[in-house]
Amino acid sequence: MDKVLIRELRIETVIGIYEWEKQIHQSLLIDLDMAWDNRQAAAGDDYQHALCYETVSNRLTALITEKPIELIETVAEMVAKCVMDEFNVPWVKVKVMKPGAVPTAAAVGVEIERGHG
Ligand SMILES: Nc1nc2c(c(=O)[nH]1)N=C([C@H](O)[C@@H](O)CO)CN2
Repeated sequence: MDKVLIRELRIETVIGIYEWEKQIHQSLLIDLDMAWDNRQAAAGDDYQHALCYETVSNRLTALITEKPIELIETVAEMVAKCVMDEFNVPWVKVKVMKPGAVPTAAAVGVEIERGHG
């Protein structure tokens, strides 16, 4: 299966369950694996047939910064739904990491897969 990838998309937003977290911006790092048949784009060297990782990144940043969110699980579901509904991606794997949330952990996060490959 072909994929288009985004790694460590950094989004600064209001995220968290605690009152103090609702007063600040924190970083999320998002990894995306998006199923996409890349052959047509490659055959014609044609952007029109490519899934544009820049457009997806910009859209997700706008979506996730629209309003405060409590859980990173919610972020992951919003990202998966947006990519599938708005960009016609049939399968997506989304990893959302919240660096620094647990000082004694190297990283904490969630990962989901939605759709069919
Ligand atoms: N499974 C989750 N556990 C926790 C989350 C979360 O989004 N998903 N969030 C928090 C707090 O916001 C935390 O990040 C503050 O440091 C705790 N557990």
